[in-house]
This record gives sequence, C-alpha cells and structure tokens, in this order.
Amino acid sequence: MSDGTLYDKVWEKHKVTELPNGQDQLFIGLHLVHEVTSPQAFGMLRERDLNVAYPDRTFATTDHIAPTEADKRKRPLEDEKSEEMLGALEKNTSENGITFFDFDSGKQGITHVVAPELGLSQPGMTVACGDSHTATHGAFGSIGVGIGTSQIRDVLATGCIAADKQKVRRIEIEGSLGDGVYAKDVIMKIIQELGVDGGVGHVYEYGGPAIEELGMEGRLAICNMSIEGGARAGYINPDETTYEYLRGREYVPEGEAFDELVEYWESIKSDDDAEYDDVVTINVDDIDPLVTWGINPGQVIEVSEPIPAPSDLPTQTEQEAAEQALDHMELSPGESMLGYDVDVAFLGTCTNGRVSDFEVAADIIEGQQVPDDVWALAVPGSETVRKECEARGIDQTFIEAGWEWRRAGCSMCLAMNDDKLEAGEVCASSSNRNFIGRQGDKDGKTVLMSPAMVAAAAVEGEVTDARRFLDDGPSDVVAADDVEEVAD
Ligand SMILES: CC(C)[C@H](C(=O)O)[C@@H](O)C(=O)O
Ligand code: SF4
Repeated sequence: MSDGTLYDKVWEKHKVTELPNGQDQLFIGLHLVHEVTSPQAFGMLRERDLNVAYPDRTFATTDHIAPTEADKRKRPLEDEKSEEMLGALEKNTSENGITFFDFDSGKQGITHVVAPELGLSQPGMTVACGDSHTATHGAFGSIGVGIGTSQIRDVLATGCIAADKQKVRRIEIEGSLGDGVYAKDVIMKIIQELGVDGGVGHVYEYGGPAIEELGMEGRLAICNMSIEGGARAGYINPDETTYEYLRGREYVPEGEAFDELVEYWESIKSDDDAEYDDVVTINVDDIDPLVTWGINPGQVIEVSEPIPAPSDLPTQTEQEAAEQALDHMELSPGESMLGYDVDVAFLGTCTNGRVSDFEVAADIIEGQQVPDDVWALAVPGSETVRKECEARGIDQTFIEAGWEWRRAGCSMCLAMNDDKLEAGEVCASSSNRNFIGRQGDKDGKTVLMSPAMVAAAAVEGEVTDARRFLDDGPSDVVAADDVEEVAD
C-alpha cells in the first residue's frame, strides 16, 4: 500500500496528537523569526513567564525594516519604529539564546533567502514563520507554513502549532522552458490558470519535467508564490539537485551523517502511486514571459497577449476586480503591456533576490544604460547573496549600467523601509505582490515579472520582452512598436 504524498508523510511524522477540536498538534522542526511579527508573541511568553522551548530550532533575522543604504544601517536606526522592532528582536533573541543574524553577522537578509542558503531548511522538515511566504522552504521538500501571532507564541513556548491538514493538489508541469522564460513565469502561469483563490484548502505539490530541470533557486521562486495562488503551502519532492545544493552548507551535517540524511530524505518523497486530491497539468513548452496588468498576482498575461476585458472573465468578483485594476493601472482591455512606461525597476525580494536572479539580469544590462528618468534598484536578498555577487563582479555590471546596488532586505517589496514607490510611478518588480499601495504610495503601480524582464524594462524604460536581449533568444519576439495599441 502506498504511504502517500510527501505532505502526508511529513505531516504524520510531525503530528503529536489530535486535539479535541479536531485539529492536529504539529511539531515544528524549524522556527524562523523576523522583527515584524515576533515582538508581540515574545511579549505573550513574558507575560506568562514562559521560556522558549527550542531555542536551537529557532533562528532570527531582520529584513522588512532593514535600511538598504549602507550608511543608514548604523544604530540607532533613523526611523523610530524600525529601531524599536530591531531592538526588541535583539533583546528577545539574546534573552532566549536564539541565533540572530543581525547586520554585524554578515548573514543578515530576508528570512526566506537566509534559511535556505545556510542549509537550515531541509527536506522532510516542518518550517514555520510569522510570514506568509514561508511556503518558500517547501522547495526542499518540507512543509513550510506561515503562522499568525498566537501560533508564533505557541511555537516559541511549545515547539508546536495547532493546524488543519490540507488537501494536496499535484501540479504537473510538462514540457521545457524556452530561452528567456524562467521559474517566475511558471508560477505566474500557474496562478493565471488556477487563480489567486485556486489553492484555498490545498497545498500544491509541484512536479514534472519542467520542475525537475530547475535549480534550487528557481524552485524556491515557485514555492514562494504558492501563497499568491491561495495555497497554504507548496513543495517539490527532493532529488539530487536538492542534495547537491545542501551539501556543504553551514547547517548541513557532513560525511556519514549527510548520507544518512539523504536516505531519510529519499524516504519522505511522494510515492509513485501516491493519491492526490486533485491533479492539474500545465505544459510550458510555448509560454512567453508573463507580466501582471492589474492589482493582484492573478491578473497576469503573457507579455504579448492583450489585456482581457472584464466582461470576458468568468465570475462577477473577477470582473469587478478587473474593473478596479484597469482603473488603477490606467489601462484598457485589448491593450498590450508592451510599451507600458516604467519609472522604477526593482530587483530583489524573497522571490527573486538570489544570485542566479542577479546573474540573469546582469547578462541583459551589461553594456546598457538605465535612462535618466528610470530609477533602478538592485537589492540582494541577503548579505551572503550580495557578497557572492560582489566577488563575481556582478555588482559592477549593475553599477556601470546605472543601477543602485544596495544592502540586503525586503526593501520596495512592501516599503517598510525608505525604499518607496511614489504616487504616479510605475515599478517593474521582481517581487510577488502587486496590491495597491504595496510598494509605497497608494497611487503607485506595480507590474510583476521575472528578473530578466525587470532588467529589460530598466534598459528600455518600458515593459518589453526580455528575450530581445538574448543572443540566442527566439526570433519571433514582439517589440512594443509592433503592437498597435500600446499603453501610455
Ligand atoms: C510583514 C509580513 C507579515 C508579511 C507576510 O506575512 O507576508 C510580508 O512579508 C509580506 O510579504 O506581505
Ligand atoms: S521580500 Fe517581500 S514577500 Fe518576501 S518576506 Fe519580505 S516583504 Fe514579504
């Protein structure tokens, strides 16, 4: 008989008991903490005079409020609220014996970038963090869940959460990605097909040839945006790519211990005959780079497709959302996103702030100049990413092309620091959310896309198909001039 999916197996291994209310008590193997969602939870522990149950399984970093300009990282931080949050995290971690990757550690960065690159996130684990993008860690074949304040308190105090088991949808990605099409495009395609609520009540298991071909950084980008598709978590079964990535990382055991772990990791993979609640197949052979045209990540098209008319959308909710989106973005149905003016290019975040993202973008911007009226901002996802890019000279390519090369943090992904989109500005962004006001002013506009597309938009000052910049890209790429109706 089949043991089932990775989700079933990992869940069962971590289930402590069934609670009287029907939920399961789930043990959490890795608890990640950042400055925004943790202070209140630590406060709750203090009120009850409780200690942190598993400080060795708990790791903290500062990301959301982190200033990205080197000289603004001096303490106390200029912004009072940010200083308060950072101070609280310092106090809470040092009082409880929790490792904190602070600015001086050289390892600070976005939680979901730092934990994977240090080898903290491993297959078969349960990972929790007070942050919706904890799904990212599922790229290793773990269950990564975002949790709220009371659950953060519970994990701190007991190492466990009360949780409901979800259904599992297998998303089979067939085919092979063309040049200039990336993991980000795959997840945007999935959300286009299944919608922003499509995953509610589910976790997504991504698999199939196109997923197997991806490196870990691409897999992380896909799992990262599971939440944008409404899923509670997303994961990919571990394989050689996973093990090779993990080998030698700081928190990964070596030698025989590593081999034993691989054996365990192999055992928690979904069985070939595992039963899923649902299977969806998407072929990516012919997909073009995707961009959003609206104000949620499901309002997305392949870059040369026309923007849909609200009346063509299936539900009233989608129709109303589309009306609001077109109004906000100042776009009309039938128009193309090609040629849409861009003021800011933002490259970074827990979706696309890793070395390979900067590498891909550097290939496009090399020898090009950002126009005077475009502000191009490159923000490594972690200090480790930054230093590796600098060691390889990638930062110089950005700087020479007119980009600002910054220190690590969430930055303009949600503008909790100084990096803000202003009213009326359009941002070509490698992030994961395009909600109104997300990147700063409520009158700013966000267009989500892959790092390559952000780089190309920075060069042109408008949305363009990045494959035009590839030596070996396809020959039939549509340029803005070829499109009859081009947005302003
Ligand atoms: C601040 C934090 C709680 C939030 C999240 O949960 O995701 C943020 O990271 C985001 O991306 O919106
Ligand atoms: S980079 Fe963006 S999505 Fe990721 S944790 Fe930070 S704010 Fe959230």
